[in-house]
Amino acid sequence: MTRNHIHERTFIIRSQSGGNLVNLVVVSNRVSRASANEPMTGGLAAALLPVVEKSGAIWVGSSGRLREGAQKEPFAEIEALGAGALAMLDLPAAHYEGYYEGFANSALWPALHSRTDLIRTTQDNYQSYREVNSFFARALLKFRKPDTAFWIQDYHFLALGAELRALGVTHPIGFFLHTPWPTRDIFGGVPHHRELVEAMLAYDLIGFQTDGDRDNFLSYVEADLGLEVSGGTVQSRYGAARCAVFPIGIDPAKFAAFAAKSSSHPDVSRLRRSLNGEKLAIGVDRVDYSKGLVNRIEAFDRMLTAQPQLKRSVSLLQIATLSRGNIEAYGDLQNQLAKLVSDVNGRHGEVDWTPIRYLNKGFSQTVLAGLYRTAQVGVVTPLHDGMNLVAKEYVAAQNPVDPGVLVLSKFAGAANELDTALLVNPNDIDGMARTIATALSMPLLERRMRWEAMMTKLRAGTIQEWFSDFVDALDRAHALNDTAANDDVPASEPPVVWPVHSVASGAATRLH
Ligand SMILES: O=P(O)(O)OC[C@H]1O[C@H](O[C@H]2O[C@H](CO)[C@@H](O)[C@H](O)[C@H]2O)[C@H](O)[C@@H](O)[C@@H]1O
Ligand SMILES: O=c1ccn([C@@H]2O[C@H](COP(=O)(O)OP(=O)(O)O)[C@@H](O)[C@H]2O)c(=O)[nH]1
Repeated sequence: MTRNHIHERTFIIRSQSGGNLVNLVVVSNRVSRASANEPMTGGLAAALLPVVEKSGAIWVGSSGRLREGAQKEPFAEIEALGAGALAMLDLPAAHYEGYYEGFANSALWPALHSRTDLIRTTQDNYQSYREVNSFFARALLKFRKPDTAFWIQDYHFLALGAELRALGVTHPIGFFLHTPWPTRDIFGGVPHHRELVEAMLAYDLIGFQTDGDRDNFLSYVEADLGLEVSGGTVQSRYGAARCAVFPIGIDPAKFAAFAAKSSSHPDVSRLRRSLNGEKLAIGVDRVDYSKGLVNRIEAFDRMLTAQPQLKRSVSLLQIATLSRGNIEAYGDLQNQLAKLVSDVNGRHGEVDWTPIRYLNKGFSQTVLAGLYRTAQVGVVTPLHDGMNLVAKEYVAAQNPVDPGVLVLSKFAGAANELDTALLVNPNDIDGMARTIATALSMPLLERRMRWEAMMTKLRAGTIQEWFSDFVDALDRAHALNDTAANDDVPASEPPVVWPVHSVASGAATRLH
């Protein structure tokens, strides 16, 4: 590794106090260091940033850089994050593509979203996935102290708990899945499905977004692995793995404050001025086949065709941030959407009116909140979605005296809580077209009643509660297991000292 451009310093991770799990290490592929003025990439990083920041945990994830030989010598850029730290690992250059694009997002993601027809992977990709899980396990040892608990996030790391156990780690290890878990026949379409689920049982606690996800997982474990499941707990060679539901939330007060504050932001005020009294529907999604974007645009098209009097009185602002563009299914979708939007605009547009404003760029959450508040209708129509935080953010950003209406797919995890939204089946294009029109003309009293009921749910299940409920449950789940948690680590182990570089090294390749 060339060190010419590296400024070395050290960062000492100190113990936090309070709670039983005093040293929490949170692990996810995607991390965020974004400020409120930058767009977030995906809900996982957006949700974790503020809570990890406050908790004093160490958050370990990808630096977005690749490094030759990273497996032999893990290299992390470490910076302070609130009371804790953010540790960004350079990932092994030989395995990143196979791990992230080849297996996580071309085998697991399609299956988890019930699209086994889109699975395209190889044995090498699986090998790379396992290599990166094992690489993270070795890197995590550096952060282990006697009272550490590890909390692993998402489908990128199904096998990370088993890799840590194989290295002798007996500490609490929890896992949370941000996506849906499909029915057992669908998960059975993933190459190596059995090994992966067996590996997951090394976790003390496995968290899901909804009851349906947990039940699907347990039914796979019972029927396909033939293991005993009792009261949501699976017994395996690793001991007990508790499976429970923790619907992820947002900070509704923060979004309300952002929305109130951002009305003067140039993007928000320009949008308002450009509407000239016309109504607005808004969609905010990564360009992903799970998000039902094609169906949504077709429904908007159908609505304008069926009810031409709505032309010039409503338009759709679709923020569509590009995602995972190196994967064929994503590239194809980008092209399909660009063509579809231009076709709809071409057929319905006028010299001074465009029905769909389609933007492939991201906005900060402060601006986003102002855009949400400007729109009378929020359209969230995934075919399958773990939660969908945009649905929750749209509701939280509304003006309490004149709230907008949420049109929400019944296949988003968020529909379990936001059941007073107008729930739709995204496969029923005519039904969605009618529902968007209903939302546009809903009387104030009904809008308020529906909105207040949703706000009550959002206030009862905030991101702060999600975080502390999981950590408490992990503590209890670990206590169920008979292992002596810290046998392998001397009580006097010194704090970890990592080399840190403050500028990108020439030896690493930047990814995103
Ligand atoms: O990291 P990327 O590959 O760019 O993808 C972005 C994230 O997408 C997924 O987000 C999920 O988590 C959200 C919060 O729990 C949830 O609301 C949403 O339904 C999920 O799709 C993915 O699971 C993350 O790992 C990615 O970082
Ligand atoms: O321009 C944008 C678009 C989205 N987001 C954030 O990205 C997250 C998307 O999360 P969601 O759960 O809806 O979907 P995911 O992308 O994780 O599947 C939300 O917190 C949004 O506020 C953002 O900050 N700027």
